[in-house]
Amino acid sequence: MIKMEDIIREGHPTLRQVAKEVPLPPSEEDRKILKELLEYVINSQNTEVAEKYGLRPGIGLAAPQINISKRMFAVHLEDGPGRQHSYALFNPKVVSHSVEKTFLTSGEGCLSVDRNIPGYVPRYSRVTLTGFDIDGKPVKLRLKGLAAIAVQHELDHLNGVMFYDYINPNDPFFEPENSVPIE
Ligand SMILES: O=CN(O)CCNC(=O)c1cccc(Cl)c1Cl
Ligand code: NI
Repeated sequence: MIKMEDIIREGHPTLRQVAKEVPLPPSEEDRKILKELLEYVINSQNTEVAEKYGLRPGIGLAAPQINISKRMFAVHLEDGPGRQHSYALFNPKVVSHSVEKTFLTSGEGCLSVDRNIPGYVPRYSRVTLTGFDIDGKPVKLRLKGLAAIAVQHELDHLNGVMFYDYINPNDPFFEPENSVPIE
């Protein structure tokens, strides 16, 4: 299982690399990695397991964060009563997005960043994502809200981008125009 010691931190060059496409159909090795990414995210949201293994909670995890520079990530979150999302994708891609932007008023955090960086992170409000599931089957997802934000945060990891790259240095709490905050 993935533990905190497996997660690389700011300064590690892999976090700033563009990750490589995963050859399809996925190898057993790549399927195992993707399953472990999803397992970490689910474990980290289970209070007993997270406490037992000292896992910092997360709603997503991308392969570069465990020093594997391959285009895959997992997301597991609840964005409303009984509205659960669980995605584990190879070679994800945003194929279209809203003009409108959104941001979490609480800002964002990252398991690869051992410090709090306050500020709004502008993201597209709605995204259409294509990718391939754990069996290599093509998937197309239309996401909004926290799910849309989370997949954009993970996709950034595949392109060497960190959430704080988007925070306005002169005014971290600047509200971009045409943007809708999410409390
Ligand atoms: O890349 C994934 N992580 O670093 C896991 C830890 N961060 C979070 O769970 C998190 C927190 C707030 C907003 C977003 Cl969008 C995310 Cl993703
Ligand atoms: Ni992150």
